[in-house]
Amino acid sequence: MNALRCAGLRRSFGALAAVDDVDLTVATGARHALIGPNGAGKSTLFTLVTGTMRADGGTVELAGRDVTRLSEVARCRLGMSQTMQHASLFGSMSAAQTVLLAVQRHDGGRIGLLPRRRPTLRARAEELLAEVGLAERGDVAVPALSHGERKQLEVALALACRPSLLLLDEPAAGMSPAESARLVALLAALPREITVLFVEHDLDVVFALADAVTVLHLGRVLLSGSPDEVRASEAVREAYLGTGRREELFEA
Ligand SMILES: Nc1ncnc2c1ncn2[C@@H]1O[C@H](COP(=O)(O)OP(=O)(O)OP(=O)(O)O)[C@@H](O)[C@H]1O
Repeated sequence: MNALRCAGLRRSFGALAAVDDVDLTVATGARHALIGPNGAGKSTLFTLVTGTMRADGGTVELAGRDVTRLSEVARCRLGMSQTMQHASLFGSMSAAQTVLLAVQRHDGGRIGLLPRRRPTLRARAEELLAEVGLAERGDVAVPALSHGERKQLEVALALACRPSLLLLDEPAAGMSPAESARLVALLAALPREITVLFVEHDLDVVFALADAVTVLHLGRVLLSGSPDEVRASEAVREAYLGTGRREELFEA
């Protein structure tokens, strides 16, 4: 079964078809990249998948279940988790406290908040910090973390929901090469039970991490295939360079 299957997704803004009849299948366990030139429709498609924005048409299935009409929160409960800039990230809490709060929000209800349960939650928070490479940075106040470390923390917060599908919107944006290398390593090391779909501009990150790539252009899928197929595609090159004529590009 696929982790995610979108069929015929559409979303327009006035006369502009930002997402135009898009089919997208993400295999379970994949590290699937969504790429394309500026304005291709990546962010819009992303918000249709998460449920942040409603589609004009088409369907979204999460692990075989139709979630098209479900809210973002309901999709999250079913295992879809996205990184976002949590307001709490900008407070004065430490990295460890921030993750503990996210763990409490998710696991707290289930196992109760009895004092004797707290060590379990704390252990889970520590495990998450370690998973994103911040084991030694737990005591640091969030504002004192580097940009890259804050991004790592965002991944820990998304993982606190125990997702089956992790959605990342430009995880490497604004990162130094060293920071993106660290991010790639941590995402590559996530257990395969967690499928990852990510939008990314940095093609070094894409090709270091992805085992499947979908290229969007002008709101449509130009190509979906292996990284090698995408790298070798003349149509993809033309789309990025802005030299291809629309009707010729989509013929391929
Ligand atoms: N809320 C909106 N209202 C009007 N037009 C929008 C809106 N959101 C996106 N668009 C337009 O839809 C098209 C697709 O935008 P989108 O942000 O999805 O592309 P993108 O591939 O994520 O681009 P980028 O790589 O530059 O972030 C663009 O032409 C954009 O101007």
